[in-house]
Amino acid sequence: MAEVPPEQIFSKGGQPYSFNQTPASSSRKESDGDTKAPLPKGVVLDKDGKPCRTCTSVAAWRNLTKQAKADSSSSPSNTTSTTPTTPLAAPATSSPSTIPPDCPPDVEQLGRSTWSLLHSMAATYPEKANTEHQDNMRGFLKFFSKLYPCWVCADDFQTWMAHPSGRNQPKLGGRKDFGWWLCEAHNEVNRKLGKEEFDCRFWEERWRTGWKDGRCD
Ligand SMILES: Cc1cc2nc3c(=O)[nH]c(=O)nc-3n(C[C@H](O)[C@H](O)[C@H](O)COP(=O)(O)OP(=O)(O)OC[C@H]3O[C@@H](n4cnc5c(N)ncnc54)[C@H](O)[C@@H]3O)c2cc1C
Repeated sequence: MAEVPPEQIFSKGGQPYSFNQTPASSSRKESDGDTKAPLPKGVVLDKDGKPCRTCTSVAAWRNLTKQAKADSSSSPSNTTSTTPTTPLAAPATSSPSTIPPDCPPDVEQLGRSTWSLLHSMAATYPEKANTEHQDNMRGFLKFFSKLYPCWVCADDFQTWMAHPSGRNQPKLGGRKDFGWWLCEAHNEVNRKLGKEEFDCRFWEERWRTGWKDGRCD
């Protein structure tokens, strides 16, 4: 899939969301008066005001670490970490867009792993789920959507699930319904990020049975 520029990674209501655009629902604190150089574009802050690695793409994170190194070499006495108050349209970095596999995940790596987990849970969900199984999954999704380590992703996921019409509530009666619902949830994020939508008719081939052409055998 096409790489999404870091500054477009997050969006709220269709608008690009960058680190200094705190969602209305968030309780992110501003810095306590510190006005050092602004963070590079695409870096998302945690609710405590510190850069959130699991909310940020590797490209934007690299710009941040580069900037931190430049800052510390140009003013060695000023070493405390800061929270920005204004955005900076940072030039694109030429650093590679992947990180070694034994580093903390960025937002994309975390996302891929998480979708694998979620779709695999759908793939192994009972064809017809009893009440206890449905309740367990409902509880899992409720807590997952609160605890997902990329908090802006989590906020948006919760908002999507809680659509006032009720149309996005998890469909937990059985595997087909749940797998389709999850595919639609994933497509919601794909749309937000400007990615191609997945044809949900194929979710079981992708995540459960393997493709009919035998490439997964
Ligand atoms: C709940 C959640 C919310 C997220 N929110 C954000 C966000 O706000 N901002 C952000 O930058 N990132 C977010 N992410 C991460 C993002 O969705 C991607 O995981 C990440 O950008 C890497 O994308 P990718 O192109 O490698 O494929 P992924 O989107 O990770 O998909 C992995 C694989 O799943 C398959 N697939 C794709 N779409 C579907 C579908 N609809 N149904 C079934 N299978 C499918 C494809 O084979 C694909 O290769 C979120 C992740 C999760 C789990």
